[in-house]
Amino acid sequence: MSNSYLDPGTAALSIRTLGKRFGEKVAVNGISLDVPTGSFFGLVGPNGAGKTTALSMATGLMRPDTGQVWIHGIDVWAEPAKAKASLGVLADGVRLFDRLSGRQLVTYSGLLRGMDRATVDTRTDDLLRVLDLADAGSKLVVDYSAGMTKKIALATALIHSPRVLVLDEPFEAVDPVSAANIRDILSDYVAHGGTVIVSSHVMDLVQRMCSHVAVIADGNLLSAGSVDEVRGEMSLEDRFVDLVGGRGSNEGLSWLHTS
Ligand SMILES: Nc1ncnc2c1ncn2[C@@H]1O[C@H](COP(=O)(O)OP(=O)(O)OP(=O)(O)O)[C@@H](O)[C@H]1O
Repeated sequence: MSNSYLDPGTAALSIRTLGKRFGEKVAVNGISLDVPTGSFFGLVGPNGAGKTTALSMATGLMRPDTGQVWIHGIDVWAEPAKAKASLGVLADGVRLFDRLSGRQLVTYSGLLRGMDRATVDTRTDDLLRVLDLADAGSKLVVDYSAGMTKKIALATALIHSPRVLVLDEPFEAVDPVSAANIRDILSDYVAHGGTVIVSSHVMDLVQRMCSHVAVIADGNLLSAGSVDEVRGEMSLEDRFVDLVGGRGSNEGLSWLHTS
């Protein structure tokens, strides 16, 4: 892994020695990482690796124990309002105001960002249409399926056209057609200068979709760079298993045999 870091002013997201512990558990162990502007950046790691914790600290949702984060050169924890103005976040497990309809929730997010009503209405229509939620727009979010909830949360992250999008598991529970639509939206967004950071467990998706990737396990950054740099001659999936280890621990479930 390269140790030459970008200037936090030129990177879309810069992280330095970011750390968090919960009691005895070190969830994120002093990670430093740059996400180049205009990249489609995948963050991968096994369950419990520290992805959600790292992304929560990077987006101003959870205060780090150590380290600093900049979004386009703005210190997230020193100037949170300014940094968050250029950020769209799809957080994992954060509750939405689910007693609003999908349309009301997206509208509320736009108005909260200080956008004018006419622009909010037009963009809300566009987002509901491309995310295949137009018919569900007047339904309460509490009655949405898991995939629909994911998509409406994505709409709230996109409405203000942020410079940087941070999406924790955006494809989880989403059907293949909607996932393809979301991929198209994100690729188009990157082609027009935006930066996307996604966490995912689906290596094949990350290899096809992302330009860059970082692998974390047990709170440590194991590898980061362009997808081709990180995977070398291997598939990203094989490289991931190679870096992270842990295969073979399913031996010995003899009680699971049915014959
Ligand atoms: N609020 C919390 N209190 C205590 N421990 C926590 C808390 N949040 C996370 N952890 C622990 O920190 C570690 C990292 O968790 P985190 O949710 O960041 O992992 P992850 O990589 O996002 O995992 P997954 O892929 O399963 O979603 C885990 O061991 C988890 O149990």
